[in-house]
Amino acid sequence: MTAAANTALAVELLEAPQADAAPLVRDSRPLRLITCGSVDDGKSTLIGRLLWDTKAVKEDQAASLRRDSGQQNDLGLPDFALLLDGLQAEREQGITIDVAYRYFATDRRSFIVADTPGHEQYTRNMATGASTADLAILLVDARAGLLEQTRRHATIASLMGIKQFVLAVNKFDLVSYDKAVFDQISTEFKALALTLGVRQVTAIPMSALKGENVVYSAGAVIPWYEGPTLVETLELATLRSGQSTGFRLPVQRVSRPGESFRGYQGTVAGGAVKPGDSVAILPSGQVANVKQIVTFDLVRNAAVAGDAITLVLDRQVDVARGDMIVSLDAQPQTGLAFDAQLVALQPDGIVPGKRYWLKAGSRRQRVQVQPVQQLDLKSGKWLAAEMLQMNAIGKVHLAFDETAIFDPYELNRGTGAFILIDPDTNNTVAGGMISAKRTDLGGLNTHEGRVILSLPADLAEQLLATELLANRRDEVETRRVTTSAARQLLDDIDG
Ligand SMILES: Nc1nc2c(ncn2[C@@H]2O[C@H](COP(=O)(O)OP(=O)(O)OP(=O)(O)O)[C@@H](O)[C@H]2O)c(=O)[nH]1
Repeated sequence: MTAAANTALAVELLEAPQADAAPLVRDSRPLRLITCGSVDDGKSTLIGRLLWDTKAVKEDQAASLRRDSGQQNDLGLPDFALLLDGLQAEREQGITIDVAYRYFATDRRSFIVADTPGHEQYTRNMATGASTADLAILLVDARAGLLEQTRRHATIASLMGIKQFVLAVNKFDLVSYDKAVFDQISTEFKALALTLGVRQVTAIPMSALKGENVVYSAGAVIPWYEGPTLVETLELATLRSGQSTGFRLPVQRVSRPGESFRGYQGTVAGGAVKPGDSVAILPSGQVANVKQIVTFDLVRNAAVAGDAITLVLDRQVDVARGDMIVSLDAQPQTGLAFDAQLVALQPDGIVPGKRYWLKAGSRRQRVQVQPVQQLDLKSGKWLAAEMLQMNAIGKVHLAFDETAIFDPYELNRGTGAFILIDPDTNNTVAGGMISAKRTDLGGLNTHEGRVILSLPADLAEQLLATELLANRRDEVETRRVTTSAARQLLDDIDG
């Protein structure tokens, strides 16, 4: 077998949680982590070290790794980063270019780690890894300290809802294990984490290369450090809470094998459902009850988030791909305008007023994006912005032509996340998270709390008129009117 094929095999073996490891594992779900940092901070070496010292590397992989590492380091160990260079292209370019997931376990817990690339243009991959992670390991090279890239990655991780950070002050052997260096970097990082709303930060001085404070304690090498090793920290970390919304089924397909059967297929994106539950079909608002839940091999008496199901309802309703079937008493937000945060991924950035495709689950619809603020990564402050350059993190207003359906990302990552696609190039230009529905579309006018009219800057021709029923802010009727009709409405109210 070639070296490349061998490595590919290694990746395959490490990716799948192994059944025989299960009895050792304390939690049913593995803790998911991402590692991020700048190029050459030592991510691959760290993950390789984690896999090696937790014995996740099988003997045959270990042998081929030893063979592949032309030279071994002074500890007689192979080049751990090679273990992770699973992708052929990565070997050719010498950098990590895609998210790779690895599995490892200790006696107390199992882990899935996403190895995300450090190069600036790969922010998208980093965001992909972060969207499912419970914890982020931010690596810094002890010699360099915090870089803009560290700030960017910490920010994306926090925007993606990660509330636990480990700051790995790596290559500590290269700064003579100097406590002052560690103190300065960790103080600076903790201040950054606080501005991001992340309170749980464990800073660890380590050498991934030498395996100090990764799985095994650095002991007498760093005598002043009395905190946990990386693995001890990971064993005690908490799982991120799941989706806290009601039942959500984004409909991917309507199945009609015969006259008598009609089922709605998709993967449950939140909550749970059982036969007899009342559901609403959005955006139409029709109501029905669940008659049956079918999976590929059996009829079930319940389904939860993550299950791929076919839902059969008790009556004829109009359901199409892109609709969402939701619990009647805990519905997502629907409307024409939302606030969101996004990361711009392409050289063109985000152009105000341009019409993009927004894709969320099985739903795709037209949207206009108006950048409002951009995060200044140096100061950590949100500054006013009209345009978002590539890699910028921004707050935006989204204005839809047709009703959109979302949960805030904080409540449900499945129904609160989206991507933007440039209709001219078909490129994914941004990844985003919904913050909330906008009821006040800019607040041009407020009248006794009952009617709010506003003129979004990006809709020159039209006004969105939103009528809020007094004291019932949830029940918002949003309708689109022409500029003159809205002016008339304004005049009427004023009059
Ligand atoms: N002295 C020392 N060198 C280290 C340590 N960790 C990593 N290195 C070295 O730093 C270099 C970069 O390490 P990598 O693991 O490839 O870095 P990376 O962050 O994965 O880089 P990309 O995959 O390109 O993003 C390699 O030569 C490693 O051997 C450490 O703790 N001490």
